[in-house]
Amino acid sequence: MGVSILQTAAFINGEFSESETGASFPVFNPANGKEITRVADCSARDAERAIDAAAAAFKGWAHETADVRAAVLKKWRSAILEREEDLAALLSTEMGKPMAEALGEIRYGASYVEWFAEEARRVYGEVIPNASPSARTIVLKQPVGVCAAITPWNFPNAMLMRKAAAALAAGCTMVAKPAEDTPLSALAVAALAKEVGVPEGVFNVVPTSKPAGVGEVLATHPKVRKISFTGSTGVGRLLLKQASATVKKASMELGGNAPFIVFKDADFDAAIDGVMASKYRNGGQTCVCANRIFVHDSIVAEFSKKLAERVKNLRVGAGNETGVDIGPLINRTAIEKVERLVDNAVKDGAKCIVGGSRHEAGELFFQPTVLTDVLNQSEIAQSEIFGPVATIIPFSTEDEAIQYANETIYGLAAYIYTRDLGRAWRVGEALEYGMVGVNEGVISSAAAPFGGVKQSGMGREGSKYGLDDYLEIKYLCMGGLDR
Ligand SMILES: NC(=O)c1ccc[n+]([C@@H]2O[C@H](COP(=O)([O-])OP(=O)(O)OC[C@H]3O[C@@H](n4cnc5c(N)ncnc54)[C@H](O)[C@@H]3O)[C@@H](O)[C@H]2O)c1
Ligand SMILES: O=C[C@H](O)CS(=O)(=O)O
Repeated sequence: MGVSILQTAAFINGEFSESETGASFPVFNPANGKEITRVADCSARDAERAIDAAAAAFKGWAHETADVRAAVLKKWRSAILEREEDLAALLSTEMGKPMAEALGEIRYGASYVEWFAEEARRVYGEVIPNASPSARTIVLKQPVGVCAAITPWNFPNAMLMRKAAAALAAGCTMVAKPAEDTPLSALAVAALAKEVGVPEGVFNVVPTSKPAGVGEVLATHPKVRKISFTGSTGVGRLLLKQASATVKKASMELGGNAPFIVFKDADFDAAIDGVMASKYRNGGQTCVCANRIFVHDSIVAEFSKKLAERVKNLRVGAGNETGVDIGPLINRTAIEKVERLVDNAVKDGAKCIVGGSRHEAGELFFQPTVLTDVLNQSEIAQSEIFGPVATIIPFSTEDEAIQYANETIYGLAAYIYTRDLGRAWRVGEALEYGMVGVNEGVISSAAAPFGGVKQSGMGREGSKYGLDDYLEIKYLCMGGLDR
């Protein structure tokens, strides 16, 4: 059976403990509004306690061999996969996503632990020939130190695991603050970390209903050498400002506004499949969702009709119901934003050909929606919708599509559907984004350097580059070799 994955206390220095104030906050099931449980409401002092624990554990963890760190990570991954069904059920309950997607997320998060367990043993340095015959320059890589992680509610397991796995693989220690809507998934993997022997203080979790206060401690504390944030661009800007006072390293995985460009030579059915996968995954609540769908004007009418036929068959309901495709939005603020964007778009002349309003399944459910005749400079096209709403924008030329696609402050993911190799290269290179899917709507994996440009952030997660973000480069100049 193993340890219970339903934990409600803070995880600091290897132990679950209440907040120093004794306060707690409720966690709700977005599908029915019912309180799941209450969780320790950590204060700034609790965050300082966790940072002290991570600092005390750092030297020992950094001096472990890479093999030891890799072995601990592999045990953690095995424990996560052994409990994948329980973890997925917990995630679906607190976040709302359908069970099938929740299970996919647990496996996706575990793939980052597997990836970085392997990368842990490949932190190579190099010897550089020195201008002096009696000296050698030796480059080595060392762990950054105590790292803070602040993670979002939309992937409460995977977004944490892709930070924690890289940090621990590099020899860093971590204090993580999960989103207040979804703290249970983070506390669950903390319980499994304890079970498999992650040393005390190496991994800590401080849930709180007051992210600004705890976040400020994490972003300003002198013992914290790096902050890794996944969330909105607005909060990312604030954290960068706060972290600048102590010149922390920063990884920022921020908001997106993905263009999905369908050229007239595209494989039509593949493009439709791509939109369904990219737009409606996680109910449209992913940072890499197709946010604006650009379709060549010669095929836009047929494309819109075909997409509408697929979208109207999407099944809406609670994540634990069999066969559900679209769960609830995370909270009232989220659904009010989606509703306002759709209503204003229609007022501005967009046509709603499917959905367009709240769904009868419950207070936080929104109908899968398709809007056509959307303007690229409209509020909905310039906003991160974060809901099951597709906006279709016609274009005429390749240059116009590139111009439209780049007309945003964001630069995370983009998608192109064409069977013209030259066009794929020209447009792929011209798009101002960190990641481009070509004839593919789901492009994330642990092996790929996930991240954005412009105001979608900095740094990369996954791949060998993701480990570099938790390492400092140092060189030794070894002189006197001729004495
Ligand atoms: N680029 C990526 O990889 C990626 C992945 C997932 C989500 N996101 C982005 O996250 C956003 C949606 O997630 P969200 O609503 O949880 O974002 P959010 O920015 O509101 O919250 C993210 C995290 O920041 C915390 N936070 C909020 N205010 C804070 C403050 N003042 N100081 C410190 N921490 C604070 C929250 O508690 C949460 O843990 C979208 O913009 C989405 O694009 C990006
Ligand atoms: O929402 C953000 C996630 O990073 C999306 S993905 O599952 O990594 O593609």
